[in-house]
Amino acid sequence: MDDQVLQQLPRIAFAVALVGILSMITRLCEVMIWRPKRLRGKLLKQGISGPPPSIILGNLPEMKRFSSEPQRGEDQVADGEAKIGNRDQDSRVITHNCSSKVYPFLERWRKEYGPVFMFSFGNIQMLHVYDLDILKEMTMCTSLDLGRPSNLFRKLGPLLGRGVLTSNGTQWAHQRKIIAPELYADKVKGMISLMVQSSMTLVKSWVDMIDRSEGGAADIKIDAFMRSFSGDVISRACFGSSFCEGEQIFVKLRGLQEALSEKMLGNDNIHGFRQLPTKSNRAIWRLEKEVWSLILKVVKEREGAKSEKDLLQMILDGAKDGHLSSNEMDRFIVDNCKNIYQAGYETTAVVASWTLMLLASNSDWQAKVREEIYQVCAGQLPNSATIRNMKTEQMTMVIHESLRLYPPVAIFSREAQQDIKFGDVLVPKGVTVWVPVATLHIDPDIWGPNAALFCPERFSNGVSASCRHPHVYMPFGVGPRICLGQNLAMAELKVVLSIILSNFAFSLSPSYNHSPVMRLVIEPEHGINLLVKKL
Ligand code: HEM
Repeated sequence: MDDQVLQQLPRIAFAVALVGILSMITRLCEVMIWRPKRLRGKLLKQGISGPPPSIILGNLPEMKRFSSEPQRGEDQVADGEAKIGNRDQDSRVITHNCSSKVYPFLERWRKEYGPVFMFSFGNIQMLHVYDLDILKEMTMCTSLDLGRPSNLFRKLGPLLGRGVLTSNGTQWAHQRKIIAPELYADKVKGMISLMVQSSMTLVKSWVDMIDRSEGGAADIKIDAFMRSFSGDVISRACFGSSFCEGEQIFVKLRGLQEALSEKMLGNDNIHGFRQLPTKSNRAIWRLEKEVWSLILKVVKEREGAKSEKDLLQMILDGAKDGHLSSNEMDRFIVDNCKNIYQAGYETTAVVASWTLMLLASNSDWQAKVREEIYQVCAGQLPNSATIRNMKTEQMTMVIHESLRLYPPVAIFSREAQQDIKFGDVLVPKGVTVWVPVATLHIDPDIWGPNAALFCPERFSNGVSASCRHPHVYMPFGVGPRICLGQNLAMAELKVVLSIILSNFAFSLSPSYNHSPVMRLVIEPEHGINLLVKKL
């Protein structure tokens, strides 16, 4: 190298660094300022308004402020409002309006800006849709141009990776094709006996607790039991192991769920914050690594054992068919296992808990469903035929009503992968659509004046006759991305509820404090305590 070039080196290095910094700043401006502004402009042109956002945080500060204001709970219900809840036998009013508690900001903005409005989740441009005609078109849309929001991966990557829940396009189609057949109704039929076994473990624990307690009734916090039940079913049915063997995976996934849900409205929504080595991010990365190793350990054990034709085997075979490198294969396996554990574990458990809370506070329905179980099961444990016979009966009506009042997945969300039109609204590519399912589920204009009451009889002629606009009832989602596990979940719920109801009578414990919260799914903040007696 001659002297002249050597002399120029610092200048060249400076120029390269400057170009690098400038392109980084340009990229940041594009992601955080210009793109959101362009998308807002396209929505504004159509007459869609919304709360004015700040440059970097969007509407996050207001969302956080509204969410931290005390919401009117059970103890704050005014006399004249008793009609919006059910009274339990102690005459406490349980208000079934979780949407105003978990997403108060959406309710406020809807009142101010109408059913279709925009807001900004950090730099993500959101479109809130509550117009029934637009919703009808949207629920019938089978186009893959309406995909899962890409920010789901950014927000929940450590929990879900790029599995079937978060991916889009051909990657998603490949994963769904592998998983779907293992969750079809005929496969679920073969899983009933192991659901019965898992339920009987729960019965034994409750009987022991009642025997140890005074007065023949035990005050039981039921949530962990419901999670053990659904975790056991998923582990055995899909992964060929038991809940005890997979327990560490569930514990760590729950830890990840809690840590990530705490960040939902925090500064981590600002582009790049999740990559910073803060204390909470480091804890999340540690948990993610631990889950990764634990799942690969289950996989290693499977490789040594004789091959079973279950969901895990399908995922392993699917990974081999995908022409992936060894590391990509591990990621495919881990991400999809995490998705199944997560999708099937928390949701079913929390629905079982809410349903028991509703039956505990409505003793007439508890008696009706128990009577039906006596008739259908005739003293035997449930099997696939008896579960099928409960298709349109009281049990199914109660589960539908529970899913209406407490849908675990409170928001139906999609991102426009291309510009896409519904009614008069053109949703520009990159905009995330939010449909507040929990709010639609208790709207009196849709369900009538008893919308916020527990009234399972509304489902006596099935979902399609339950209200004026049955397309808004979507506890399992709609369209091509509809829940793959709904047959499994419904069977699990019928089995565990049948077995509990035929062994125990229960009421709400005086210590129960009704407080639904959002931790990725709508959960009871303080758990659910029941007073349980043997029958
Ligand atoms: C009562 C329990 C359950 C509820 C309420 C529920 C609800 C949902 C919802 C709302 C979605 C999103 C649908 C959409 O965006 O349109 C979903 C997706 C999914 N669920 Fe469930 N789920 C439950 C149980 C299960 C179980 C037991 C499994 C399997 C083990 C499962 C597996 C899945 C999968 C794989 C997806 C992703 C489908 C896709 O993106 O293609 N779910 N579920």
